[in-house]
Amino acid sequence: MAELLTSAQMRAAEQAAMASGAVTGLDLMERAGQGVVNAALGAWPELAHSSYKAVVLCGPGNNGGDGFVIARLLKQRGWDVEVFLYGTPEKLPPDARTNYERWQALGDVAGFVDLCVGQIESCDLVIDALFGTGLTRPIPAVMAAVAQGLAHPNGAARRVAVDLPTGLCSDSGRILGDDPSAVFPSDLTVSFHSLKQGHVLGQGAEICGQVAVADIGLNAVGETLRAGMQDGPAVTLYDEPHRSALAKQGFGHKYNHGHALILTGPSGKTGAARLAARAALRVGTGLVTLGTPHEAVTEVAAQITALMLIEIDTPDLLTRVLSDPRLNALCFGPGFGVARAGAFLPAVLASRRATVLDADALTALAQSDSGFANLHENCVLTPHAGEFKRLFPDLAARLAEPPLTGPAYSKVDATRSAAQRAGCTVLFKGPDTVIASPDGQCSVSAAVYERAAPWLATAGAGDVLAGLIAGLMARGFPPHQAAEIAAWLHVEAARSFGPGLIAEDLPETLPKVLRGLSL
Ligand SMILES: NC(=O)C1=CN([C@@H]2O[C@H](COP(=O)(O)OP(=O)(O)OC[C@H]3O[C@@H](n4cnc5c(N)ncnc54)[C@H](OP(=O)(O)O)[C@@H]3O)[C@@H](O)[C@H]2O)[C@@H](O)CC1
Ligand SMILES: [K+]
Repeated sequence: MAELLTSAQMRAAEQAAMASGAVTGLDLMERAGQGVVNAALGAWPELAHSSYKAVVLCGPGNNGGDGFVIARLLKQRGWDVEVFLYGTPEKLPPDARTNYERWQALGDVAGFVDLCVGQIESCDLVIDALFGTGLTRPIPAVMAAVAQGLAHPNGAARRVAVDLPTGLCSDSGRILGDDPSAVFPSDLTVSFHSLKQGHVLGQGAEICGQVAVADIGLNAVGETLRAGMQDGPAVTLYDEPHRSALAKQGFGHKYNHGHALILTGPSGKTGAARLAARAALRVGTGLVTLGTPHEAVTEVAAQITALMLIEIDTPDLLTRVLSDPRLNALCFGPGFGVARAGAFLPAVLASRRATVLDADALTALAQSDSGFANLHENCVLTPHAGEFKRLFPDLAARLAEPPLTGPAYSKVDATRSAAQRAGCTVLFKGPDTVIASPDGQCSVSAAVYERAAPWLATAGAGDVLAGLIAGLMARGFPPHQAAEIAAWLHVEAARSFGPGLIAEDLPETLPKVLRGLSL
């Protein structure tokens, strides 16, 4: 699983690598520049066959230093290269200054104020080496004007961002300041060593275009990255579940694979829970039972076959049903009704079962006086942005404030705080789903770049996700892992089905996704 770094973690890793004596800052900068050139020629192979024209925009820090390396390497390939510097050469940090001087032997450096957008549009490649992980505040107005010109270029210029598109915060994927156009949109963003959080969170994917990661040799320096983790373990970018985790053994009873109880709403509202139940069954839970109020039994019975049904009209009845320890996971909330959910919440939490709280259960939790105190480590909360705001209004407000300084408050920060406060796993939905647990584990399940799943934004998809998590917990997965695997399968099913997807298709596509894992 890949790690998503913060700017502080990346800086610490680089510092540790340099302090070990294994590598110098100049070595890293040279590899970074070379990595960008290689990635650009890889993305547009036609650029490798002749010499073209590039404009390189350099900033006042080491990101600008990378830009001078890139300018030199392209010039050595015979390219026509124009370089613009924002800032003064005397103030460049030492390695950037050295590369500025090396470039000077090959060509001129113009001031950023002398740049006009037309110059950029007439070139083949424009390199944004203005700011990277060191961005601390909104970009200056003179840069924002150029960024706006580049947002919809008239020419054929391919836009490449060095490390990060200038204006985008490395930790949060948010544009610093209150002007949404104050960022350099790119077609290709080349990160170093590892992706940063900002490449997948927030607006990162929208602004970065495609991403590539250039190896600058930090892995070879052993423990340097670990040394960079001074502000907690790195966030992981969840890729795919291990086959051995999801496979079933060739023998075993259905009770070996758990028994999930999915609570339904009243008649006319049972579809959400039925979707969740079907997902739980498809993900391999041994038995799945729908707990249904008396008046909705006929409706539910008419629509299920492999699923089982039990009448549960009151919280007391639920408590009695849960006296059977074989019922080892609960899904509570989809289509349940907020007032009913409030009435059932104490019994659900008192059962101490592995429980997914979704939809109406989250709204009821937000309205309850004692609900938070009774949450336990086997709960998973699955809020979308609106539900997150109801549950954690202060964290949501902080996330909604325009970020004026960098690194800015991120969805990772908010979800981590929410998990600490709730004392359980929180899965904060979105194309950049963040999953955090009180023990510090945190992962991002990103449906962006090659994993984009736009058809997943459809009614009932969230119910399916809740059912997948409950089913996996019934199978014995701990809450954090169940949430990670469920989020991954959910996106894979949507991608596998493709256009025309509706929520019913998700459970039915799971067998294909599971076969793809060679189970
Ligand atoms: N370290 C290494 O060994 C390696 C680093 N590498 C590269 O270095 C990059 C990080 O370099 P960096 O730390 O120098 O930060 P960078 O993004 O260039 O900007 C800092 C400068 O910008 C300024 N500034 C910030 N915001 C501003 C604003 N809105 N408006 C105006 N000014 C603003 C800020 O000023 P200050 O905030 O101090 O006033 C400071 O002067 C990284 O992304 C990667 O590309 C690679 O070569 C691999 C090896
Ligand atoms: K940049």
